[in-house]
Amino acid sequence: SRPGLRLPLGSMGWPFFGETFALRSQQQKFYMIRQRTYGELFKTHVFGYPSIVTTSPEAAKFVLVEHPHLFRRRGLPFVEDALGYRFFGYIENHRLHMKLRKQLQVPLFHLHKLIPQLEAWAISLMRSWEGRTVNALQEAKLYAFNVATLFVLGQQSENDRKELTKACECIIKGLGCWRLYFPGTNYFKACQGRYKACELVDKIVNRRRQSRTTQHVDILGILMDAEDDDKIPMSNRELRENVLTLLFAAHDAMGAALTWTLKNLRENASLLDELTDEHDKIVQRKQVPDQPLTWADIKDMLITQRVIKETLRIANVVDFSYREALEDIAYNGYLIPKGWRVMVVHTTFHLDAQNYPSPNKFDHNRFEVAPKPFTYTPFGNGAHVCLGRELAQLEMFIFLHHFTTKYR
Ligand code: HEM
Repeated sequence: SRPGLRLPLGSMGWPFFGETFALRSQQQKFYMIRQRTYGELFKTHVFGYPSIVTTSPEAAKFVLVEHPHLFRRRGLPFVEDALGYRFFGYIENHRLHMKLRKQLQVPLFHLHKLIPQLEAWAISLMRSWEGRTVNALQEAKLYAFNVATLFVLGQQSENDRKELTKACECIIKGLGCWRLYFPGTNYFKACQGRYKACELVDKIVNRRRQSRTTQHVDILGILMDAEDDDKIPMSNRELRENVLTLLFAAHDAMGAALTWTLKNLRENASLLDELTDEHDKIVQRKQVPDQPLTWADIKDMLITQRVIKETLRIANVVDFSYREALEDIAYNGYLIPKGWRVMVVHTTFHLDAQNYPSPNKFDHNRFEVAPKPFTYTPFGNGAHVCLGRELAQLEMFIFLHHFTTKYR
């Protein structure tokens, strides 16, 4: 519809399914192969929508940083179906989204207050591993989910936390499965899980509404106080969908990131020694044994910082940012049609030898030098850059500190 512009090259795949199966089975190779064949932008049809995939840092900058108002952030269709589409990150009005984001940043100024609780959870988790074989991903997710509930909902009873964890696990197991609603299927369990999780969130919201005396410096407190342009606060449904999507965002990527870190340490003894050395020094500096970590200790974990950065670069736990084009958009002579989905892939430039020599080799020391601008975006970039990135890193620092100094 725009003269002089053409759609990027690419294949729309099979009728109805498009290239979704190819993407799921090939994963990173899906982007790499097509990038080589078609260039920095290509068209495809995945997750039920015609889509444009961008693979270069320049295109990522264009979409995420320079023109965020032209693109609406979306969740993958099966995630929106399961967790709801009223998440604040999906708000189409760019100004309103930014206003809410600013308010939601307040708990990040109080992150240091979470350190003792995070330490207690990391220690008790590792104690529970004694004498048994554990599934690293499950354990990492458990830790991440506890931290996520604390950050989003504040202190909750252990029982409520356990019930919420169970309910959310059911929802997550059902993500993307066939919609077969009869007992025993994952979809059925996911629906039940969602019902239970909504009930629990409603209970917490109602409890807070009844005792409005205390100020809550957590995400739920801020969402409950937030108002749109017409001064209308969020409904219970909006609150629920925000909480569920936040809990999902906060623990899914986090669990995967921690598991990849453990895998890299398991496979690289000298890296583990180097990391242990850094953490032993922090322990030795303490006047009293088992003294809690401080913010200054965290800032001193420079090798750990590089290990985390390198893990996120190689693992690409969130491999793309997902958007919807709000109008016909021109980019470098190409048309991004209104209504099409846009996948801004981060993996391609994280694993590009021009940005990171020997890109598949784990080398945390490469981060002694800052990467080229816009080539390192494991937490996204621009208007929707990960709200929890400081928390995510804090969780990993604390986990790795106790893993290297206590777990044997
Ligand atoms: C290692 C762990 C994590 C990784 C790799 C990660 C990655 C990302 C990425 C790539 C985005 C941008 C998505 C986009 O552009 O569409 C994002 C957004 C977001 N993340 Fe994270 N994340 C992590 C942990 C967390 C945690 C612990 C929280 C805690 C609340 C969190 C909350 C969010 C939120 C709320 C957004 C949406 C922001 C918005 O739309 O304005 N994330 N994350």
